[in-house]
Amino acid sequence: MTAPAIRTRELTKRYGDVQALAGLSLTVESGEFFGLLGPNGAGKTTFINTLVGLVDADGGEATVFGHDVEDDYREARDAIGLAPQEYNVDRFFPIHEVLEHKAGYHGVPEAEAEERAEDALKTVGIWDKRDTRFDWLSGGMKRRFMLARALVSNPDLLILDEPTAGVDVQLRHDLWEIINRMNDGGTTILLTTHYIEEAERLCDRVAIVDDGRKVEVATPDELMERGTDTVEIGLESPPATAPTLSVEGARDARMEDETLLVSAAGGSSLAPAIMRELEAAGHTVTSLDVRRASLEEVFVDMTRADHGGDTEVEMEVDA
Ligand SMILES: Nc1ncnc2c1ncn2[C@@H]1O[C@H](COP(=O)(O)OP(=O)(O)OP(=O)(O)O)[C@@H](O)[C@H]1O
Repeated sequence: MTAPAIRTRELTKRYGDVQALAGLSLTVESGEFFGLLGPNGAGKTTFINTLVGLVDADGGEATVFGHDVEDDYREARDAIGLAPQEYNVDRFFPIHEVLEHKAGYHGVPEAEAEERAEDALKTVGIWDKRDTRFDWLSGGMKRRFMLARALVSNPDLLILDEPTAGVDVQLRHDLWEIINRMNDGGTTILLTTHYIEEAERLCDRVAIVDDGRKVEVATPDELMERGTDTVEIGLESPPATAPTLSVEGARDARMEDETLLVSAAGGSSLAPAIMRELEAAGHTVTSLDVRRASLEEVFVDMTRADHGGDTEVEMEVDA
């Protein structure tokens, strides 16, 4: 069996008073498209930095395709292509040379490094900018370049730390397509994002982390199943106050704009029983709709629960 792409056990890292990682254990299988979600300061970047050797963990262990990130640093690092959040690019060389140097750093011979640089720049659509320096690229082109740099070593594991932060919708979709193609070709992807739609669309599984710990790991669908749906019921001659319901799992029935709203986990499975009860009580149902919980709502609930309900969670929904 192939070793997991990432396996960490009880990773810890403290910066002064801040416990950035508080025993984070996570396994990402080879070939997965895995999302790492969490509010600002949850420890996502610190986690990534321990995988690529930029941060030494205080405790615990981490392997990449079975290679320990400290003891077998070279093997682990060569398997990873990283597009970090911050731009840390050599600004003095044309971008194709920056990519050639990067491939060389990973042991790729010179002639092949040139081909790799060309392929990577063509993949992300900025081949015509090959002789330009990084600083002279537009904001969107910089994002494309960061992805090209991560791809140039043909990594088995691509780590993308907020790869689409601040880019327009068109570029975001372009980047999604490129990343999806890499994943279809067998590359494992670890993605952190604040765009909840990105996680829903792309990821096979997501981990929600908060305070340096794992809160949950599940598929986006499984997480949404756990959220609270809203059953919206139109009634002929709507009453001023919501009728009392005894259906198990239905709660917080309220009237809003002459529509009866009922909160329910797994709303679609409870809707028929709610309708039956209303009709038995003499109401006529004229419309029925179930609004599913979004991944964002589930995420906010899960991370807020940890902080006694007062955390500000910055998640953005794509336009
Ligand atoms: N080099 C450092 N020195 C001191 N504190 C740090 C350092 N790096 C990270 N931290 C702290 O560790 C915690 C986790 O930070 P980290 O960047 O890993 O979070 P994150 O989940 O990536 O957040 P964001 O979504 O804002 O990027 C934060 O409280 C941060 O301030």
